[in-house]
Amino acid sequence: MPSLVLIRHGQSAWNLENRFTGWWDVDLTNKGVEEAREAGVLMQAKGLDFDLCFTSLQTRAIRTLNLALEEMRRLWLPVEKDWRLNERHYGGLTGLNKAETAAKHGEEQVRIWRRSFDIPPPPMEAGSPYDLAADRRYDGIQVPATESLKDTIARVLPYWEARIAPALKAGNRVLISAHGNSLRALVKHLSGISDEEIASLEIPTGKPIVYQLDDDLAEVERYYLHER
Ligand SMILES: O=C(O)[C@H](O)COP(=O)(O)O
Repeated sequence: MPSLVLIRHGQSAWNLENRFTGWWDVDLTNKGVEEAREAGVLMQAKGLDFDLCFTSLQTRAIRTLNLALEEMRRLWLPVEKDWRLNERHYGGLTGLNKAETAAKHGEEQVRIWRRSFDIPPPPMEAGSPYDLAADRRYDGIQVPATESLKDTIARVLPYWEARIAPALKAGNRVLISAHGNSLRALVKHLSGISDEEIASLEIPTGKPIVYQLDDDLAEVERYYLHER
């Protein structure tokens, strides 16, 4: 039975400062480093092992993966990094404080921007200090101006179908270290969550989510490893 583990990166500097992050490349806080290490210790203690790992092009997810694998003595595992696992792009909200944004635009509007299925945040303006179009890791890629969850799903799922699903079907045990919304996109697909229900799904930092999948990669069971 294919086994898959998802983990959202540990606490980041902008999680701590309550700022919209998206594609901006912030690092982990000391707490985030500890969360990542504790996740590795827990996965090893529970007897989990992996054959192949996937992550985004963003430091917070990459370091979370590396720190967890270090604790598991598995830094030698193959890792594939791809922009399609990046966090949802928060557009013009990038860098703004979430509470200040709610005070300015209203709690409901921020909730819609953060958790609705197909309503994106306002687009990033030309000349923004958070514009990543010139970042060489995105050479040849159209960096989005903003993304709804639907937009995020539209890039995550093709990657899942092209790279991750075949690895699982070939019998590999897979670990994915990614982000709150790129993982919400995956969980929505794997667990058949509706466009309405997905608005209430939150994924905490640094807590491994275990999926047992059938041979068609349909969910048999999904649970947080720390709850078992
Ligand atoms: O990009 C961010 O700001 C966070 O990683 C996710 O933010 P959210 O939980 O507000 O979507």
